[in-house]
Amino acid sequence: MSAGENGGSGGCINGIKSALRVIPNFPKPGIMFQDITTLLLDPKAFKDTIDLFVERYKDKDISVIVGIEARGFIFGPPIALAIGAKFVPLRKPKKLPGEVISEKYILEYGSDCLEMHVGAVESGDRALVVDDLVATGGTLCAAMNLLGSGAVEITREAIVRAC
Ligand SMILES: O=P(O)(O)OC[C@H]1O[C@H](OP(=O)(O)OP(=O)(O)O)[C@H](O)[C@@H]1O
Ligand SMILES: Nc1ncnc2[nH]cnc12
Repeated sequence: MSAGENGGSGGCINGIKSALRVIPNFPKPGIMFQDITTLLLDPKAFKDTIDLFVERYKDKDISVIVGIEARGFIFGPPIALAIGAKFVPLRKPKKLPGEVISEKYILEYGSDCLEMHVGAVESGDRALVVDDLVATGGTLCAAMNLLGSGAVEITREAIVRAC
């Protein structure tokens, strides 16, 4: 689901959309790069984005926000703080110091791997996975596979859908 779906505050959606920038052919020919850095330069649009997801999830008994490196680390923590959930980072390989589980995945322009600390998400947690963007969905699938190895209820959100 992206920010523009399922209602939310209609007026804010247009402000959020117009604060995003699309750069054709970056980082490779044929890619329409959805740039969220322009949204971050607009405090109202940035806050509206966070508030929209906080409104949607504040009464849904979410116990953990799972953020995907790197841009999920921008949007996940403020949502976690506002709804009173813990924040768990999914990191690129060899960044986490403790015992990890790993999941490889294919991207629009390459392949990568995500890792999560063992025990950070526990059986019975209700998890919301947050990232800036869904393109092929490969990253989101990898995140859900990492979480799916335990008895965890999972929902997922991204700010932009690029496909
Ligand atoms: O739906 P997908 O095809 O999997 O693509 C979406 C992912 O790609 C981007 O991250 P990227 O891997 O470029 O890393 P970054 O956030 O560290 O720049 C984006 O932030 C998503 O995580
Ligand atoms: N089209 C896109 N725009 C921004 N980030 C991306 N990551 C993968 N595909 C992307």
